Amino acid sequence: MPAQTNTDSIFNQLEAYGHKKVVFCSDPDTGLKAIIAIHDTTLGPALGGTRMWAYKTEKEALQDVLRLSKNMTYKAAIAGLNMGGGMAVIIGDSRKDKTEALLRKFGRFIKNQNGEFITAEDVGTNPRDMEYIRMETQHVVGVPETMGGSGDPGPVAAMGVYMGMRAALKELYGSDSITGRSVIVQGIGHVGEQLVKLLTEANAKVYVSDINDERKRQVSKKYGAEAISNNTIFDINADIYAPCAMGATVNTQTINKLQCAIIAGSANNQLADEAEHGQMLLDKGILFAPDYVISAGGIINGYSELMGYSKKRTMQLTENIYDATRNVLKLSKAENISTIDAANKIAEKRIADIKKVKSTY
Ligand SMILES: NC(=O)c1ccc[n+]([C@@H]2O[C@H](COP(=O)([O-])OP(=O)(O)OC[C@H]3O[C@@H](n4cnc5c(N)ncnc54)[C@H](O)[C@@H]3O)[C@@H](O)[C@H]2O)c1
Repeated sequence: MPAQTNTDSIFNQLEAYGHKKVVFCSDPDTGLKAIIAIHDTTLGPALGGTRMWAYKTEKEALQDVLRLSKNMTYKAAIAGLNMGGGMAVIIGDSRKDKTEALLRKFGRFIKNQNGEFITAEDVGTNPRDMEYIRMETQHVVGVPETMGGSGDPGPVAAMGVYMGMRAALKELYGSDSITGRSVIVQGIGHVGEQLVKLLTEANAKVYVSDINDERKRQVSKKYGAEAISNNTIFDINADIYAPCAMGATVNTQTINKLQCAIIAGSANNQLADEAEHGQMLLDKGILFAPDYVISAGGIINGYSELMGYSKKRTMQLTENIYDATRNVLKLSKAENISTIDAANKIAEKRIADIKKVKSTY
């Protein structure tokens, strides 16, 4: 067998990201091809969404799930939750390939993890899908309210992003008021639309873009936002760029073009390369509110469901994202390090501290 190159070797990748376990789920009968990645369970069982996406290659799907699950470990840690990080991806087009049988079979694979992985919605999945998964396993949150669940986490995630944006405005301008600010929201799905709602209610000027033109038309009309093409996002001179679709939109090419003073959105893994692009943003003076800090509302919602759902408690925890973001930005400034490095430092310290707690009686 030819030697694996570094990037091809699955085990090398797991080692590089620090993963505990990766499960490949295959079921020819239902057409299920999925990957469950459990990154770290120091703080508790791994909680993370299931994304359904038509990945072009299996390699791309694996990369995405590894990056997303690591992100979830840091997200739970910095939000102060007792949860580890994991994520799942189902390879397929959610509009064509999703069936009850496929989702229930996927639920059986989650069941086999014996509680080490608990899932929820992400891109391409919704509360109805979680209901099918629930038919096979208890280890799923975000099921509909009528089933005793917390429903769509999108509005809570949007509130967290809104809090993070306000904290970034405070850092930059001394005032956290959204009124009169301009924001570009890229991707107006479960989180993006709710964010547009919050922003327009606060009288911000909002631009929206989505690859789904019909959705863009509907949402812009509903909230009085200005619809723009994806190609013009980086040419518009707005205060805030809010990526709320897929990751890696912040890269060398886009940073060079970006006109905004702040990046704050829900999309996971916005920086194509954390070290390189975190530093580039610092050098260029663009304030990056780290995605996993400000998009924690979704995981907070899922965590609350596990603890016995209380809307009030969930919103309190989500509002704490304001202070968590402020702490990250202060550390970044004090140590002159990128905001993502500052967030990583805080998250890693909590994991290391709790690891010590768990090692003694
Ligand atoms: N749903 C949650 O609770 C939650 C919580 C935290 C983070 N996130 C993250 O936020 C992002 C959005 O999640 P969601 O649940 O709203 O997903 P969603 O599938 O409901 O919406 C995503 C939207 O983005 C659009 N889109 C996809 N690619 C695009 C592109 N290149 N340019 C513009 N638009 C594009 C889609 O058409 C869709 O309308 C994801 O990265 C997700 O991982 C979601």
